[in-house]
Formats: sequence, C-alpha cells, structure tokens
Amino acid sequence: MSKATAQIITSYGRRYIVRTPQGQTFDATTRGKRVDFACGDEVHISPINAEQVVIEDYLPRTSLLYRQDAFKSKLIAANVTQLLVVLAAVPSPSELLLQRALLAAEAAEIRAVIVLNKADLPETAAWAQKLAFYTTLGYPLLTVSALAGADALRPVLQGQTNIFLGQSGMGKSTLTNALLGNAAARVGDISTRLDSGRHTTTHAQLYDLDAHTRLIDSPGLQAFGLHHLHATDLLHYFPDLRGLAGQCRFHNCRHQQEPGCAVKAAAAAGSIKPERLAFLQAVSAELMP
Ligand SMILES: Nc1nc2c(ncn2[C@@H]2O[C@H](COP(=O)(O)OP(=O)(O)OP(=O)(O)O)[C@@H](O)[C@H]2O)c(=O)[nH]1
Ligand SMILES: [Zn+2]
Repeated sequence: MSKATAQIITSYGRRYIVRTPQGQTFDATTRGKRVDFACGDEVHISPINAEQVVIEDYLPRTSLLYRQDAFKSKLIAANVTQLLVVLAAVPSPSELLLQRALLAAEAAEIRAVIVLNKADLPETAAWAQKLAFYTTLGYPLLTVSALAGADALRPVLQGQTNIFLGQSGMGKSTLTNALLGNAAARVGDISTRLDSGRHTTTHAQLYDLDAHTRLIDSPGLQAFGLHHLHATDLLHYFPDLRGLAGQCRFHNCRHQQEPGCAVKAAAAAGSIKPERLAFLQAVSAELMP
C-alpha cells in the first residue's frame, strides 16, 4: 500500500502541521524521538484520527538549510530554492551572518538574494553602499521598506520556494505580512493552534503567495550551520575566489599557514579583498578537513 504524502508547513521542533496536496491540514507528530524533519519537507504520513497524523519519513530533499546554536546544528528548512537574507541598519546587522548565509546558499546550490529592509531610516544608505560589494559577486540587492510594502520583491520571489532568513528585528515577519495581505489572517489561525497565540516568530512557517510561489518566514537566527561543509570544498562557494580552486600547492590547502597558497598570494597581490581571505580562513578553521 502506498502511503499518503503531505508537506510540512509549520515546524515547532517536536510538533508539526502538514498539508496534503488536496489542501487539508493536520497536526503531526513523529515516531520515537525523531526530529530530523524541517519546514518544507515532503513527508509520508499515517492517520491517527480526523485531526492528527504521524510523520513516517521524508522524501528526497532538493536542499537543506541548517542553523547553529552553541551545541549543535538544527534544521531550518528543506526544499527551498531561494534564500533571501534580510538585513536592516537598525538594530545593527551582522555582515558576518550575511557572508555565512551566502556560503550556506552556495553549498545548498540555491539562489541567494540580499534584502536591505527599512529603507525609510537614514542609517540605511551607508549599508546600501557597504553591501554593493556583494552585487559584484552576482547576488541581487533589493532595498525596501516593509512599512511601505514589499511589492518590489514579488518579481524576484515569483515561482520560487523562498525563505526569509536573518537576525531578529530585521523585519522578516513585517515583510511576510506585507506580501500576504489578507491571506495573513487565514494562516494566522493555523499558527495559533499549536503556539498558544504568541506573535513573535518562534517557528518556521510556509505560506503560499500564489499557486507557484511559496514563502517561509523563520525565527531570527544568530548563525548558519556550516558544520556539514568540508574545508577543502570551501573555495567553490566563494564566487570571487572559486577561480583559484586547484591552484594552491596542496590540494587540501586550508589557506592558513601552508606554503604556496594561491588565495593568500592573490590577497597579497591585491587581486582579492583581504576581508574575503580572512572570512575564508575563519570558516576553514571551524570545519573538518
Ligand atoms: N522603520 C522601519 N521599521 C520596520 C520596517 N520593517 C519592520 N520594521 C520594524 O522592525 C521591528 C521588527 O520587525 P519584525 O518583522 O518583527 O522582525 P523579524 O525579523 O521578523 O524578527 P524576529 O521574528 O524576531 O526574527 C518591528 O518593530 C517592525 O515594525 C521598515 O521597513 N522600516
Ligand atoms: Zn590555499
């Protein structure tokens, strides 16, 4: 007998809401202590009763994103096709988090877009200048004000399974609500079912913007999980450095103290930004070889 499938549209850690292809939603739990499921996962389900199902397993994923806390990596979302890193000049954004997000997107082989929110604030202009560097790497930069609407994002989101990621307070939920308009109230009903009516973002939640476009709003995060990457692959995830791959003397060069490092040579010659070498070295030092 073939099992029914559904998609996880909300993940609360141990509990989930899934939606069937017919549009029915169910509260869902897992067997045993399994927590290796994420918002966006396509899953096999078995019924318990009219409202509840058990998630049996996930289907093959096209992508997977991780966040990292002090102890371990946790799943953020599966099957996303486009990552939108949301930054705002206030409260102070982390350029390091942006760089790690772009790396995570490259490693997951998904598109990355930078959204600079709060364009209405005077502090935003300086950040727009600072972030212009990333457009030279090929990442689109969109400056918006969620308070004035987020329609400028629609053409970029169209047809993709998108996720807003960024630190707390950058405006991810405000942007999401601006994009959802009236639909927000409907989906709000779902989130209060398991979340005792709280309004801050405590879980990842998937919304339909139209028949072809999905958007996941996610809780503010401190760090992307990069532990699943290998240090020797890192150069491929840097659009400005990947041309140097294979040019270091040692094939497993970590671009730290090794002699004959092509990346250090390029930095010394001024052909790459020294900040990028420093970031490469910092991430490389964190990872398994
Ligand atoms: N001035 C200004 N304020 C904004 C804008 N967008 C959001 N805000 C405000 O910024 C604050 C944080 O917005 P949220 O949408 O809750 O931020 P978030 O990124 O979802 O935060 P978490 O849910 O904690 O991850 C709120 O007080 C918003 O009203 C904007 O474009 N301009
Ligand atoms: Zn090297």
